[in-house]
Amino acid sequence: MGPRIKEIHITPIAIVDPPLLNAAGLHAPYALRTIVEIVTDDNISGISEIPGNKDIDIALAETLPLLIGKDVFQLNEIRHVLVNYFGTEGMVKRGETPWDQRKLVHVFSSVEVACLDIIGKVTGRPVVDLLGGKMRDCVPFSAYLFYKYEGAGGELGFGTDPNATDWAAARQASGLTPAEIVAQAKAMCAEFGFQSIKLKGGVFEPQQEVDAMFALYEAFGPDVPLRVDPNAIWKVETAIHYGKMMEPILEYLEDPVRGQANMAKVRSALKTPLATNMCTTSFEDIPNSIAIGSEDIILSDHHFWGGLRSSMNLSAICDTFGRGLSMHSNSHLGISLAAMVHLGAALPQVPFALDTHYPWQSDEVITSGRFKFEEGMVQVPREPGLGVELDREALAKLHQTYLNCGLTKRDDETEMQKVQPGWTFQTVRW
Ligand SMILES: O=C([O-])C(=O)C[C@H](O)[C@@H](O)C(=O)[O-]
Ligand SMILES: [Mg+2]
Repeated sequence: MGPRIKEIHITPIAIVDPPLLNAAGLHAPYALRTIVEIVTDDNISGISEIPGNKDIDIALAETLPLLIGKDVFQLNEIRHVLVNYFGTEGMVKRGETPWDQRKLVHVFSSVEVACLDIIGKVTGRPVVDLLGGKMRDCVPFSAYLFYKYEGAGGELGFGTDPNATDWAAARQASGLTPAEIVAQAKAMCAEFGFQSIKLKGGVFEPQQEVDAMFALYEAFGPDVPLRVDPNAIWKVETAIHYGKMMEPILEYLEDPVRGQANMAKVRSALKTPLATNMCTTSFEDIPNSIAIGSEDIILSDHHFWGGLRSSMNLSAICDTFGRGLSMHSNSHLGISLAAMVHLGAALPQVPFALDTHYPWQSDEVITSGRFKFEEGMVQVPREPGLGVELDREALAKLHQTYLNCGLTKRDDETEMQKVQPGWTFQTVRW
């Protein structure tokens, strides 16, 4: 009999996030995350991190009575219990924003990762070994550029810290023009060594964003793969027009348009591969994706696909149907990064550097401090489990920040309206 779940602690936290722009609006001065800790009857603790959202925290708390007493090794049974509780959650429940509102996938992901952390500690193996073993020692990530207002987020809001040095200062700078985007890319790549670059688009009219992509191409040359992600806010004609313009310089074009049918239309008109974290976002979406050919690359995210083992299943499906697989991210800390790195190390191939928002964050909730990147890569932790431990003092402080900041869910539209009154989120803008 394996260790049994005795307690589950759910701690919402708020972490400093700069004023980053995207198709849905503006990041608030704090991004929300929820830290989950599972403690077994023999007092082994496992941890996980998911995007913060009060409704999902409530859903997680509601399922606690169903999970107490379960053997942490019985993940199939635990999932079955949660599937019965939540029922199916199709595309509609996911919502229209770049982030995902579904409960089952988040709740199961948080429980699964924490249980894998425990199983790793019990067996003395890192999580990557529980996913079938390590295919690489280091996992490559991409620079993730954002249009942004000047400012640092957190208490400073739109202000900047005069004592910040190097990347910390560059992170606070304005990033609105092509020249500022190039400066942001140079600072980020110098600090983290990234070898691929993604720009979050969908903020300005397309020509301005295409100009930024050409400026990046000029600054970094043909050996640095480039991607742009307008988060599905372009019309099909717009995507084909600007997509053709960027054909010579893009590694892939991410979610230019909304929905699988529109993605398939754009895909058949362009030579550039299309990637998505918006139109094929669950196993239920895959049959139609394959039938109509909506994308070339699926950007998985273990928080949205129901955990690490599901993400390995997704990888097998992608292999079978000739799809590429890479990884999507959101503002996050080191527990999520650790899980992403274990998964990235276990995947059969990593043909594209993975996304991470990590450079934009400055807080941390693990005792080892912030993860280091070398040449854009993160080394896979070798310790049992996830290889990271909860910093309880930091957790308490970030929880207090959560209580003080008053945010309960991500709402980029409301944040944007504080800067541009009357601004509304449109699902298709250009
Ligand atoms: O690739 C994506 O769609 C994302 O990274 C979604 C995120 O929510 C991004 O838009 C953000 O952080 O504003
Ligand atoms: Mg995307």
